[in-house]
Amino acid sequence: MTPTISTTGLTRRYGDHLALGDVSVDIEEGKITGLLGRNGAGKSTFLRIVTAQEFASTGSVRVFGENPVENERVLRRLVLVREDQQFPDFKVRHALTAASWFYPNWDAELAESLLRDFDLPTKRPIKKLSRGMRSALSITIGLAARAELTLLDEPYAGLDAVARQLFYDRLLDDYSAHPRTILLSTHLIDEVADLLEHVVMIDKGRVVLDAPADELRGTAVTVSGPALAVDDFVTGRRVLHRRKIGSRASVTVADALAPADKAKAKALHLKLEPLSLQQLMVHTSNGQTAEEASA
Ligand SMILES: Nc1ncnc2c1ncn2[C@@H]1O[C@H](COP(=O)(O)OP(=O)(O)OP(=O)(O)O)[C@@H](O)[C@H]1O
Repeated sequence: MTPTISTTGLTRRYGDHLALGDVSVDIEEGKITGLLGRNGAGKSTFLRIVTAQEFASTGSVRVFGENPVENERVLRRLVLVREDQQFPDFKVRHALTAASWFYPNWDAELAESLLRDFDLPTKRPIKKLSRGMRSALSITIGLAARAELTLLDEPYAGLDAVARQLFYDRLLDDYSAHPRTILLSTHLIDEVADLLEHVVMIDKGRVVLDAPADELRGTAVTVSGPALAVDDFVTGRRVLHRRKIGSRASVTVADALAPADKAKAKALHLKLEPLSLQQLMVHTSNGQTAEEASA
């Protein structure tokens, strides 16, 4: 199956700053993929290149198997919701009408129900909306467009926790009823972790993780308990992080544990906690293991 997005050696330089370096990824069709990374990692740059709003310095990008640049066939099949979405000097209702003309799969019923959910005033000029309300409008358009490729670039600026949860719930509901390719860029990883089927993590412009979310959930574990027993247990494993408080220790190792390892931990009275995706990003974007750092 052709991936919805495929990049090879994608590089973007701004002067001497490398915003994206040799990014080769395939974003599979019909999945929710998380594009994760810290501030300035290169997520927005990647999304702007994929949507032909910006050019790569070198490398290639294919969307639905084609070059997206000045390619109306490709661009009509995707929607990009940006954090800093700019709107013309319209009222909310007019923005929705304009969107309904542009997006071939526009679902007016879904748009109306999202307007109600987010309590958006349809007669108000967009420039008079609060920041969170503008984000809610962008999300409404992004979901109701029901584009085959839906790109969400940290779409929740100013949204409170209740509104963000509403967004996640409605995204998942609509995706379940109308599966499509969704790429969600975020650094609020814990909030979206359960939504994600695949994860691409970028750090300083480079891809540092590209794997199914389920696989990543099992890849690292924090072991805590009496320091001597913890040290014994982690010997020979790749240590990501080590913390000692008095006679107790807590050590994060980057290994999936076999049933025998778990039985050994139990016998030693050690506590095992799988690392969340958010914690995994913190450790991965630190770039080196604690042991390497002290070597
Ligand atoms: N037009 C530009 N000119 C110069 N540098 C730029 C430009 N656009 C992006 N950059 C730089 O490229 C890097 C990647 O930026 P990008 O916006 O892609 O990061 P991001 O992962 O989306 O970050 P955030 O989560 O903070 O939005 C940053 O260091 C940024 O300053």
